[in-house]
Amino acid sequence: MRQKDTSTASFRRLLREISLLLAYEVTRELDIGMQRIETPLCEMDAPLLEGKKLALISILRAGNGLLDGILELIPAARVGFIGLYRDPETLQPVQYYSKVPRALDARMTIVVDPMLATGNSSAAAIDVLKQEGARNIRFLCLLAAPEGVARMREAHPDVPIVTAALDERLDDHGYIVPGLGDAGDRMFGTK
Ligand SMILES: O=P(O)(O)OC[C@H]1O[C@H](OP(=O)(O)OP(=O)(O)O)[C@H](O)[C@@H]1O
Ligand SMILES: O=c1cc[nH]c(=O)[nH]1
Ligand SMILES: [Mg+2]
Repeated sequence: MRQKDTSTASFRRLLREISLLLAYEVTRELDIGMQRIETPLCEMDAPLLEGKKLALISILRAGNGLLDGILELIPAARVGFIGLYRDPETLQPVQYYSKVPRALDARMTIVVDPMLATGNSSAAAIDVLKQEGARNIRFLCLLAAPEGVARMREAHPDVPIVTAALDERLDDHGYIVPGLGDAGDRMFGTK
């Protein structure tokens, strides 16, 4: 995915594969219910993932690439969207959309966005979710920069971060180095 000449199709396929692996990590702590079932041999109490108690929140638009893979694993999850883009000059997030599931206070809320760079976007999205009542929040990303991790630790110390890789640093334009470039452009082929 990091290689610059990887095609849009391969980028998407790899993102889907990695999102399944990340989903596995982040759902380790999900509430497990028990359901009485009958195997061909006997009755038993079988563990069941409580998908309905989970809210997945995608930070548009790049978050949708991670969301698709996770939904394959947990199809019953409730889904919300927070639309943010990062102003290229100020590196501050600009919000243009928000639609999240009700009763967030009663759900584990997993926020997904492939890139944690300055951390401004994820911190702002989590501000919105906390205003909506979310308390039990995780942040799931593909690549994180140390600067973004520090920003999140300061703004939302209660929110654990799950990432596939921790990169070296940010460049002067707020891009993760070595990184993979603009995740949204690469997954949607907009550049
Ligand atoms: O940690 P930050 O410095 O805030 O940067 C990370 C944000 O930048 C990217 O979104 P972008 O603004 O490119 O929008 P897009 O998803 O629509 O491409 C990325 O998907 C994050 O949301
Ligand atoms: O490296 C980066 C930083 C922010 N957003 C991206 O898509 N990539
Ligand atoms: Mg982008």
